[in-house]
Amino acid sequence: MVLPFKHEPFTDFSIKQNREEFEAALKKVKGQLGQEYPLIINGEKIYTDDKLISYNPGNKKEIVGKVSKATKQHVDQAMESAEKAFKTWRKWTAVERAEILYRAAAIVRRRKHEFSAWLAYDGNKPWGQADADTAEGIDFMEYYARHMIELAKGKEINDRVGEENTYFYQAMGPGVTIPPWNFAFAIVAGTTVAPIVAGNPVLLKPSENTPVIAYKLVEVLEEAGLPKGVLSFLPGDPAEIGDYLVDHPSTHFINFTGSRATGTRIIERASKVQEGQKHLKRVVAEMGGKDTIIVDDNADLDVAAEAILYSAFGFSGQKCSACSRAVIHKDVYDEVLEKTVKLAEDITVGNPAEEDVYMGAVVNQKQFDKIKEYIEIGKNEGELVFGGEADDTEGYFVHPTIFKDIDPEARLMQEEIFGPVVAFTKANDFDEMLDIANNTEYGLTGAVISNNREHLNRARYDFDVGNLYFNRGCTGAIVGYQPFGGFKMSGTDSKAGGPDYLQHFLEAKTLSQAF
Ligand SMILES: NC(=O)c1ccc[n+]([C@@H]2O[C@H](COP(=O)([O-])OP(=O)(O)OC[C@H]3O[C@@H](n4cnc5c(N)ncnc54)[C@H](O)[C@@H]3O)[C@@H](O)[C@H]2O)c1
Ligand SMILES: N[C@@H](CCC=O)C(=O)O
Repeated sequence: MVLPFKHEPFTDFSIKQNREEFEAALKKVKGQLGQEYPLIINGEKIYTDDKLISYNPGNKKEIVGKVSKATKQHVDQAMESAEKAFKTWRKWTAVERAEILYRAAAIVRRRKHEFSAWLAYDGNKPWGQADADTAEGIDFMEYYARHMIELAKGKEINDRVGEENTYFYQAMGPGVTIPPWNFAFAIVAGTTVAPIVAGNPVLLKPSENTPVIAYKLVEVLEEAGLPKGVLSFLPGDPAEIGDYLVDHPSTHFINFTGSRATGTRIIERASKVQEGQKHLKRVVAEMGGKDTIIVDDNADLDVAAEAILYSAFGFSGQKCSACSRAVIHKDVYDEVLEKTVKLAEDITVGNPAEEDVYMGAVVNQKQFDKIKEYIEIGKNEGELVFGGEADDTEGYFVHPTIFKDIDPEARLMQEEIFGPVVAFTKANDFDEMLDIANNTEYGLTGAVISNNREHLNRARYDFDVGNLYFNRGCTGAIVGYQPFGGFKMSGTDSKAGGPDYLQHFLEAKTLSQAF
């Protein structure tokens, strides 16, 4: 019997046994570093000479894995096998497809720390964050499986005398999943299994930064019984195969999560009908954020400082949901800043593959350089009050950094940095705070810390973000609790982990029978 969906609990690392088990998983994974990984097409493992080399960002000398790179010819082969697999996969019942996801979730749950340990190497994710990433991947599988079974019943519509009308959903055809590196298990799993459980074969092109943990997911889905051709694993250079996957005339949907630049490029290219293409492509594009926490004059200031701290510096601010703007009422500005700085003093920075730290390294040299550049920009745009140090001798380490008195129109307040940098700005009243919060092109997450119900009610409608939080931070959406997706240039508001998500990968069909 299938129990109702329940969110996978997080591991409590204050318990000694849990810490020891995690250390054992890190040790086990360390023993497997540096291996070679193939592409997977039609169930066949293909090793190529040209490899993506994945390094541990916290220890640049450590190779996590060497992953075969797909070419355009491999994309063609994978698409051919996906089209063949579609003929049968679409006819599996929703329950049969869901059972594969239940089994995959069970396999990951049994090896949970091992998956999180891979995240500690492949993306340098701290233990708690890695554990939450793995838990979210399990949640996506469990949630979408149950939800597909519900959707397979179709929806009620009206009959008339002598006429029976039925409204139901069917799969669309093969499509492409293109995830980012920052939730290297959860987002890869969610964006891959959703179209699959809906009956569509998927060509998965993982991020070049974190291909090994993506391979581990594909292995699990195969072990769980996914038929050949339903999932192809195509790591590669996005400059070589990215456009090709999107443009392919047989691609029915592109399930993308990543930056605004790549997302808008994909939306534009997917809108062009290619020779031989017989359908319109659907694009789900979940993109960047420039997320704000507002602190009202009557707020609980400890709650405010804690919310800013963990939303800005959790996983080194490398979340689309990260708080990079703190907009504070003038009467409490100094106090909130002081409390946040005080909390930031306790943040530990190090290599999570070796120890339990608050922040690991940022993902690569490019990101490290970009964040350092924004720190320099911030010094000209306002006052550096905490942090600012960065060291890439061993890994790409950037310390938590806080700026104050930044103009709402300044670059630090407008551009996505994707690192541990938060800018404070002062406002005179709630109107001004809301105006500042809405003055970016993004609209992903936001939070209001306030005890004024009238202000909270206004924010409910006027704070223009897809995920709004009251009296807590703006990161950490949980499948089934906080369906996730942004407004404006943050994306297509697909609401991952929510009741509308699977419909992006389904066609609704109306059948009307006259008797
Ligand atoms: N809104 C969300 O739910 C969400 C979640 C996580 C991350 N993000 C965003 O993702 C970004 C960070 O991730 P990233 O650095 O991996 O983003 P990115 O746009 O650089 O890459 C995302 C994916 O797109 C691929 N890609 C790059 N060029 C491509 C092309 N021309 N055609 C097809 N695919 C191509 C990459 O290989 C990768 O797999 C941030 O902007 C962050 O805010 C958004
Ligand atoms: N869903 C995650 C963010 C994903 C983007 O990086 C959160 O809610 O913090």
